[in-house]
Amino acid sequence: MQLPRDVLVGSDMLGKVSDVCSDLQLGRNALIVTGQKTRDIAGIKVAEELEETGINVQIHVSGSASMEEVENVMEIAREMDTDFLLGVGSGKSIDVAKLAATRHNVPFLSIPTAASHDGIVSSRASITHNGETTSIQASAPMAVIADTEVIAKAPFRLLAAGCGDIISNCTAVLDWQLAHRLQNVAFSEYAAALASMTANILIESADSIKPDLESSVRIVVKALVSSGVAMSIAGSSRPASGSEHMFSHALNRIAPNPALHGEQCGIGTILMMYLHGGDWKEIRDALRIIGAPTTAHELGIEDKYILQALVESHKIRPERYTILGTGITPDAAEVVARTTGVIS
Ligand SMILES: NC(=O)C1=CN([C@@H]2O[C@H](COP(=O)(O)OP(=O)(O)OC[C@H]3O[C@@H](n4cnc5c(N)ncnc54)[C@H](OP(=O)(O)O)[C@@H]3O)[C@@H](O)[C@H]2O)C=CC1
Ligand SMILES: O=C(CO)COP(=O)(O)O
Ligand SMILES: [Zn+2]
Repeated sequence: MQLPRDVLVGSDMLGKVSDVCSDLQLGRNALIVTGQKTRDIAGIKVAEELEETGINVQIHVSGSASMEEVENVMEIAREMDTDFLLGVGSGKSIDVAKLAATRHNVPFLSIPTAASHDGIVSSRASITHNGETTSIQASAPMAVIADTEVIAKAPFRLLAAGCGDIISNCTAVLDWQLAHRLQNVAFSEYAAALASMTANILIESADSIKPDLESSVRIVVKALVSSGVAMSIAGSSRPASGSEHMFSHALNRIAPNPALHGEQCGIGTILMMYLHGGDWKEIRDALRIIGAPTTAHELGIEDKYILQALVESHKIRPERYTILGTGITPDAAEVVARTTGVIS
């Protein structure tokens, strides 16, 4: 099991980055991977903090989470003989830094500027190659530094998406239990219990998730860390990724303008909970209270793409058995999407 050694969550945590690097004895050459917006929000501040303690820093602004970008970053890391990498920003910057550090065999620090999904903590990187996005095994971050002040200023949509990613543990665990019963797949009671408990605590705290509040950010970041730990215990993303994630991955392939990962997973959870015969209204209501999308219209995706994604979701990861089994018919897809109000 790989777990982060240090997890810092709180106000003004960007100011602690040098202390963390010195405690972990990470070395003198650092490469920061950041995004176009997040460079100014946190990337430069992190660079200045490190430079003050004599660390040599290079900043790379990354546009996409592609294999080409990972190779670019590895090339820079080789040229500057970097001792460690830092992913400062959103999911894409963190994934590029995570995989480049793993392949270059150096430690990696995750410094999210938004709490939009559990990839900020996990040992997996979602990378696009030849038009396909795959989730690749990577090293877990050596440390996670989540500055709640910075994250609270991010667009609220990103925090609400993070809640959707956490709530999706509900159907991921049901799918995992089903696969265990029907196909005897390896199952971890500890990982499943942690993932379910994390989602349930968040559902119960739905009315505490509000814009511009550091206390809300703290709840969401802790839940994302907890989901990440569940995946580490399981040795796979099973406790946090089931049929609802397959639906989101299918939408990414099908929809011309996909929404955020956590937003799509949240809606996927409503749909898949209906198929499981569970309390899908509880999921929908929690997402509504939080302010996350619960309909195709709110997601900004046309109904026809929702239906196509539902019918094609089972093809995404055929080896991962879920409630979708060998697939649902277009008629059945229409019933589930209409009954749950996802399409109207
Ligand atoms: N590794 C894993 O296990 C997982 C990985 N993923 C992957 O992560 C990616 C999605 O990540 P997600 O974070 O949802 O979206 P993006 O990485 O697409 O980021 C969304 C946008 O938010 C901006 N942003 C981030 N923080 C702030 C802030 N504080 N203020 C203003 N803008 C901000 C980003 O700016 P900027 O342009 O600077 O980046 C970016 O434009 C996908 O590639 C997905 O496949 C998803 C789930 C799990
Ligand atoms: O997003 C994830 C968990 O929330 C990771 O899942 P995947 O393995 O489907 O990429
Ligand atoms: Zn996810």
